[in-house]
Amino acid sequence: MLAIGLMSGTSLDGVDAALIETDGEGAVRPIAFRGEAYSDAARAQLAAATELALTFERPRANPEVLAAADLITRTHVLAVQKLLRDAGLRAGEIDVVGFHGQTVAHRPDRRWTWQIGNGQALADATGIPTVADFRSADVAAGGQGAPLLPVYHAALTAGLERPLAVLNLGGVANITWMGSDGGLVAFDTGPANGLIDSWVEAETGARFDADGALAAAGRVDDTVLTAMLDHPFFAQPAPKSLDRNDFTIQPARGLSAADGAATLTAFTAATVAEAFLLLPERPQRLLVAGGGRHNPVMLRMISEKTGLTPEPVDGLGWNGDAIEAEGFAYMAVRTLKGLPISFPGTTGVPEPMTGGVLHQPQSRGE
Ligand SMILES: Nc1ncnc2c1ncn2[C@@H]1O[C@H](COP(=O)(O)OP(=O)(O)OP(=O)(O)O)[C@@H](O)[C@H]1O
Ligand SMILES: CC(=O)N[C@H]1[C@@H]2OC[C@@H](O2)[C@@H](O)[C@@H]1O[C@H](C)C(=O)O
Repeated sequence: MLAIGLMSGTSLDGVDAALIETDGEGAVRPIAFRGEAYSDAARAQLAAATELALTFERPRANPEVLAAADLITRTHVLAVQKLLRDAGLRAGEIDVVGFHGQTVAHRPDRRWTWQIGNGQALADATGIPTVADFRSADVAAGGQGAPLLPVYHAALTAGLERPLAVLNLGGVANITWMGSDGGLVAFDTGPANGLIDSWVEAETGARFDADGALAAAGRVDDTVLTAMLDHPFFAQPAPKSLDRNDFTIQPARGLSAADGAATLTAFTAATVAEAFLLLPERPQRLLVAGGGRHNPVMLRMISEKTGLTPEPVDGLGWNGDAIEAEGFAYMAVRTLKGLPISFPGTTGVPEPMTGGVLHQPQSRGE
């Protein structure tokens, strides 16, 4: 099948759109990828909606959040249209879209997780059957609702020697461990770039620490680092997941801009090392995807703390910026086929679970 996957990550940098050909099982062929950046105004609106949603007891219609959801849907429709144009394909040639939406609040402890964006509206606007709301069924069944990428990581790495781990360094980091016996263990490890982005924006006005330059100029403050690691999340057994706002830059306040960046980058690396302690067996290789793989200081610190050299997945011929979007295309096909997308070892559900809600377009694209 031809499937488009759409992801808007916790960094709020934009929509990632990927086109793949897949059977939702062993066969995966990436075809096209593009990003659709949010304007500064859009980012500010989404950030405000996220802050507001986190204060809610449960998801509910609210004018600010509905306006943000509309913005999300419209930007994703645009991303689909541009991706189709790039690939020289028509809507009628695409079997399904996997539309993750934007997480505005993630509260598995309260049995809900909230991704905004309207699946039916996207199906109607594009003329393509659309799978959305990938996480809710898992959370309702008592799972964490995240991470969901492991099923795609397992498909991508099928030919590689195990045990092997794939680390996604987005706003939040998640790791997938695959054992030689086919075992799958995954969980969120801690913030990856989210805190660094917040710090750099507050201190310098820049969006992120490009190539880790600020961190490279600073010194890690061990007292702050130790205090940040003294958090119950890290000792907690897997499966476990995070909301982007579960950690803050507060402990680093008072440090210089460079020392703060160095310390927060070291925090990410140290939390990856903590995650290794929870894996069933030490992985032989550590593959890295997501924006953090562009940060050499982060990769060096991860290498020092884990003793493994992180290998950007691009070296295997994959596009490390596209993996998440591709994963939701893959999961959409699995949803069409009634195949599970989450597992006891990945989200803590009692048994492998299907997920995602299918929306048929009012009129199918030609
Ligand atoms: N050249 C670079 N140098 C340093 N950091 C970078 C670079 N390029 C990207 N990043 C970091 O990667 C982040 C974006 O990563 P990514 O797109 O994987 O996150 P996301 O998908 O939004 O998050 P999540 O996976 O948590 O949903 C940026 O916010 C930035 O911090
Ligand atoms: C609730 C939510 O949106 N979680 C995201 C977030 O970003 C990274 C990490 O936290 C991961 O658990 C998840 O996304 C990836 C795509 C996943 O589900 O695998």
